[in-house]
Amino acid sequence: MEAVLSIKNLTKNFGRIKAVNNLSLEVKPGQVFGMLGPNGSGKTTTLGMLMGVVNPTGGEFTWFGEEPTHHVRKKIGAVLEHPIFYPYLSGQKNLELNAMIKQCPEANIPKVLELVELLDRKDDKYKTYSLGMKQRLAIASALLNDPTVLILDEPTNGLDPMGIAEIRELIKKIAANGKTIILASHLLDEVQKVCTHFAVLKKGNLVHYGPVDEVGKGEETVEVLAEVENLNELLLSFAGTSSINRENGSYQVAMRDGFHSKDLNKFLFEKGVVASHLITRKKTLEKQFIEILASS
Ligand SMILES: Nc1ncnc2c1ncn2[C@@H]1O[C@H](COP(=O)(O)OP(=O)(O)OP(=O)(O)O)[C@@H](O)[C@H]1O
Repeated sequence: MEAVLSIKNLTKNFGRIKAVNNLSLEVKPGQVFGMLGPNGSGKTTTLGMLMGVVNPTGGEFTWFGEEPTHHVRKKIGAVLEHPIFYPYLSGQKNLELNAMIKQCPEANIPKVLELVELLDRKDDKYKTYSLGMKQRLAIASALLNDPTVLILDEPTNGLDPMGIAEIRELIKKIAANGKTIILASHLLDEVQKVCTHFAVLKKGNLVHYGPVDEVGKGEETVEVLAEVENLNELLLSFAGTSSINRENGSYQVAMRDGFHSKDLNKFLFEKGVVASHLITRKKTLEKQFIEILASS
């Protein structure tokens, strides 16, 4: 399957600051791709280069296998900085203006307003909108020309929990409609909840890249307790044991890739041992993210 976006050795220096350093990655159709990293890790600079507003120092990228020309960029909708809307005009009027600027049909407006659930508030002035509604209008505007790809920079920044939940649902809905989404976020939780794939950036360097659901594989820990003297030895003799820790009276068994708690339970049972306590604990993405950042 042809990549929607292919980046090779993309680099941006601001004087001595390496904002983005030799970044290479691919985004495939239908992915919700998260660029995850702490403040200053180079996410916004990367998105700026992809949208043609920041000049790369080196490297290259293609959209849909083509050079990033103005024509190709028409297939991309983006919400980068705070969008400029007229506060005294309604949501509808603001979108009409944007449709005119983007030279796309006004007939698309009701469709995008419905998608972002602002149809019933379309005639209210923009300045009366909540922050969440303003963000949803910005997304509606980015979707006006029915782009193939939607780019969002920190889409839930500054929103309250309700607004955050609405935007996340909206992102999922847009992805379910077949669009590829690229979003930058410093929130692990966000990436875990809405993204299918992600890249972790640290000081401009790519330190991790892959599917979200691959994270955690082979990272299972099983907490075991059994009324038997030689439990330690038994656990060590199990082929799926990677390491053992004793904590608060129970054993924490780190499992090898491909082994799960049910395998350990079966093994103990076959040795005539019935576990009185057996719980699977997966490492949280947060723990792994901290490890990824610390180890690179
Ligand atoms: N126009 C600029 N001039 C000089 N340095 C810049 C410029 N833009 C970004 N930088 C620097 O490049 C680095 C990456 O910044 P960038 O904004 O891309 O990171 P980010 O991951 O998006 O962080 P944030 O979430 O805080 O925006 C930082 O050290 C930043 O100070």
